[in-house]
Amino acid sequence: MGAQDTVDRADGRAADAEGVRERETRREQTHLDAVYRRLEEKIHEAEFLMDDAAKRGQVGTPGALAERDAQVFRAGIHLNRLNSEFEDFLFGRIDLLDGKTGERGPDGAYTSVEPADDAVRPDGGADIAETLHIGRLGVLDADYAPLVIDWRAPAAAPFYRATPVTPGRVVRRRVIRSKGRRVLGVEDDLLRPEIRATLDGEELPAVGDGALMAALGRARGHAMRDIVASIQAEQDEVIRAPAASVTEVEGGPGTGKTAVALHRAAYLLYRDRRRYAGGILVVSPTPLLVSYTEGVLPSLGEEGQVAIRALGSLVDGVEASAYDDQPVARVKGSARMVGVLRRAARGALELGEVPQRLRVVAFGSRVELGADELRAVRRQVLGGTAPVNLMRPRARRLLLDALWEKSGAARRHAHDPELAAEVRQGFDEDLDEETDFTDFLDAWWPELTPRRVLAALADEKRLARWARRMLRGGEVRLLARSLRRLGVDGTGPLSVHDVALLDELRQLLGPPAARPRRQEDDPLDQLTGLEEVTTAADRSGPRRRRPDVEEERRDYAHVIVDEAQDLTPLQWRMVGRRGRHATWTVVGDPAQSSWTDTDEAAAARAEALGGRPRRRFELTVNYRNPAEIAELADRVLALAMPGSTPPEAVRRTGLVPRFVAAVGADGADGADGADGEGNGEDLLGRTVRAEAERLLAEVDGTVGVVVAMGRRTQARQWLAGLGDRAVALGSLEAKGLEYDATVVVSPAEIAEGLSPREFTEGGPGAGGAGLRVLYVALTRATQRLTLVSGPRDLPDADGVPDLLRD
Ligand SMILES: Nc1ncnc2c1ncn2[C@@H]1O[C@H](COP(=O)(O)OP(=O)(O)OP(=O)(O)O)[C@@H](O)[C@H]1O
Repeated sequence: MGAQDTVDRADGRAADAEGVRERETRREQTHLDAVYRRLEEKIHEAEFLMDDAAKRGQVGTPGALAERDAQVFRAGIHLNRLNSEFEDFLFGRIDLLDGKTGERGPDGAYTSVEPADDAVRPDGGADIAETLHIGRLGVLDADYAPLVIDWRAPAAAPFYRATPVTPGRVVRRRVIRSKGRRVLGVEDDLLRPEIRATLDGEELPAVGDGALMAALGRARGHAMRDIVASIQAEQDEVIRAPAASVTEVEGGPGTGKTAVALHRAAYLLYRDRRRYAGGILVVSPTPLLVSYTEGVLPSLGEEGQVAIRALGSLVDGVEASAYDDQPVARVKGSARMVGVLRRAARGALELGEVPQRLRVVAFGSRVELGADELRAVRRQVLGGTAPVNLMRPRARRLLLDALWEKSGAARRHAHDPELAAEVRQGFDEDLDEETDFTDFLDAWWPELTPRRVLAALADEKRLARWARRMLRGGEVRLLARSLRRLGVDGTGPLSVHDVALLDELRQLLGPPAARPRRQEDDPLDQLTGLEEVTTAADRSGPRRRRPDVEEERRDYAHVIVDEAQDLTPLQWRMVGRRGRHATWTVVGDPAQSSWTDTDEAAAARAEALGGRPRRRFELTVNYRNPAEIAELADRVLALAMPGSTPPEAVRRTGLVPRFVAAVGADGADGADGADGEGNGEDLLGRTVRAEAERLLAEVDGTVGVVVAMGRRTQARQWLAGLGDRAVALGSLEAKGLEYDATVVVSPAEIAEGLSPREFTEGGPGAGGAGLRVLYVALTRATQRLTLVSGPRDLPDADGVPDLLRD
C-alpha cells in the first residue's frame, strides 16, 4: 500500500467521522427543538394560570402554582434567563441497557444500576433499552414522559457515576454542548466498548474524545463555571451524600471541592426544598472567591435560597475585606481571645465616667449609696453568666433593693409583708420616674455595643489588664495597635479577623436591654446562671435601637464551609453560631492551610460541629493543573507536609513552568530601594510585567500575578494598563481562585511573608504555614505557570529558586 493510499484512507475516515458527528448533532437538535416547544407551551400555560388567578383575585403566587406542576413550571420560569445567560440547558444523555427489575439505584430509587442478565447476547450484541436526556431542570412531555431529567434526580445519577470499570447499564454517555436553542456539538464516552450495541437497529456510534478534557481545556474567565455536564463519579458521591449530620470533604488543589460544594447546595434544594429554602449558608474565605463563585448556583437554576458570604461579611451590616498582618491575625483568631473578650465585655461597663455615688429622693427623704455599696451591688449582678446588656434589669432591681434597704422602709414594715410589698411597689415606681435614678442607671450600667467594646481594646494598658495571663506582652501590643484603626467610638474600618471578635462580643453583650417596665419580673431573680435570658416582655417591649446594632443573625438549615482549613478558632465559633441546628458540608485541604496553630483550630471546629455523626469523603483527582505544574507544586507540598499524597493531575499539556530570575548584576532586585532610582529599582516590576504580557499573548483567558501580601499595591501598579484579563493579588487572596496562567513572584517572599520566624528558624522541611501558602499560589494555573525569582530566592543559573530545586 502506497503512502498516498494511507493518506486517502485516513482522510476518508475523518470525513466519515465528520459525517457521523453532524448526523448525531442533528439528532440532538431535533430533541432540543422538542424540549423548547414543550417549554414554550408550559410558559404560556403558566402565564395563563397566573393571569387567571390574578383576575379572580386568588392567590396566584409562583409558589402556589409551582406546586401544581412543580418541575415543568420551574423550568418555564427559568427558561428565559437560562436562554439569555447560560449555555447548555440540555447537556447530557445516557443510553442504557435493560436493567434488572426491582433493583435500586444509588439514591434508593427503583432505577436499576445493573443490567439484566440477558441484556448482552452471547455474541456480544445488545439493544439500547432506554435513552435519557439530562438537563439543568426536568421537563415532561404532554404525557408526563420525561423529555429532560433534572440532573439531581436519582435517574440521572448513572450519568455521573458510570465509569468504564463500573459501567452498570450505561453503554454511552454523551455530553451535548448547546447555546440557547442551537446544539453546537456532542462528545461521547463509550463505557462498554466491548459490546456491539444497537439503537433502533442502527449501530451506536461514539463521537469525540470525551467531554471532561474538552471542559478542562477551555479558557477561564473571571467567573467559575458549573461542572454539571462533567461531574465525576467520586464528586457525585459527595454531591448526593445524604444531608444528615456532617459531610466532610478533603482533597488537594483543583479536585473540585468548591464546585462540588456548590452543586451539593443545588442538590439539597432539589431533594428537600421545603427544608432548605432560604436556609443554606455558604461560607467562603474571601470576597474575591464569593464573586468568583456566585454565578454557579443561578446557572443551576437556584437563586435566592443560598447565601454565599465571605468570612468578613458574616455579621449582618458588616463588610470587611482588609487583612491583618499574620502575627496580628494569629492573636485575633486564637481561642485565647474568648477569655479576653469575656473580661472586656464586663470591664467595659467601667469605660466612661462611672458615678461613685447614687443619691435619690424616695418617699420624701434622701437615700444614698456610696462607692463600696455600689461595688458590692455590681459584684452581685455580675455573679450570673447572662449577656452583659441583659443583666441591666437585674442591676436595676438590685439597686432598688439596696436603696429600699437603706431607706429603712424594709425594717419599718417588717411585721406586715403584704403592706411591705405594696409600699415597695410604690417605691420602685417612684424611682423609675426619678431622673436621678434613671440617669444614674444609664451611666452605671451603660448599654454596650460590640464595636465600642472592641475599640476599648485599643488602649494598651486596659487591654493588658483584661488579657492578663492570656496574652503575652508582645501580643497585647500588636493587638492594641491594630485596633486603634477603629477610633474611640469603634466606627473605623474593620479587618476580616475583627469580624469574628465582633460576633463573639455580640454574644457576650446580647442585644440592648428593654427599658424598665412597671411590674416587670426580673427573670434573673429565678434564673441567675442561665446563658441567655430574655422574657417575652423583653422581646416584645419597645427597644431603644442604636444605629450600629445589627439585625439578628439567622439560624441556617445547612451550612457549607469552603476552604475550611483556614478558619481560625474564633471564626469557627462565629460560623458555628449560625448552624446550631444545621446539617453541614465542610470542604478543605489541610495542605493549603495558612493557619499556624492547627490543633487549636481543630478543637474549635469539633466544637462548632458538635457531636453530630460525620461522613468523610476524599477527592483525589486534580482537574485544574496540568501535570507539569502539579509536579512542581508537589515539591513544595513535600516540604510543607512531608509524607502527604498530592492529588493526581488528570492531563498533561507538554508546557513546563518557566523560570525567570529578576536579579541585577549587583544581586539586587531593587524593589526595596536598594539603589535608589537606579537600574535595580524596578527590575522586578519590569520583569513581572513583561512575563504577564507574554502570558496574555499565549492564553485566551485570564492571567493572575500572585505576590506576597505586602506587595499587592506595588503589583497592581506593575500591571497598570494591561487590561482586565490580568489581575494582581496577594497570596492569601489567591485562595480558591484560578487563572489560565499565573506569574508567581518570589516564592521565598510568599513563604516568608506569612511567617518569617517559622520559615527561617525551622527552614524548609520543618513544614509551616508559609510553605502551604506558597503551595496555594503554585496551584492556581490551568495552563501556564511562570516563576519570577528575586535575590531572596537564590535562583540558580536556570532561574530556578532554591525552594523549588529538586
Ligand atoms: N468534573 C469536572 N468537570 C469539569 N471541570 C471540573 C470538574 N471538577 C473540577 N473541575 C474544574 O477544576 C477546577 C478546580 O475546581 P475547584 O475550584 O472546585 O477545586 P478546589 O478543590 O476547590 O480547589 P482549591 O482547593 O485549589 O481551591 C475548576 O475550574 C473546576 O471547574
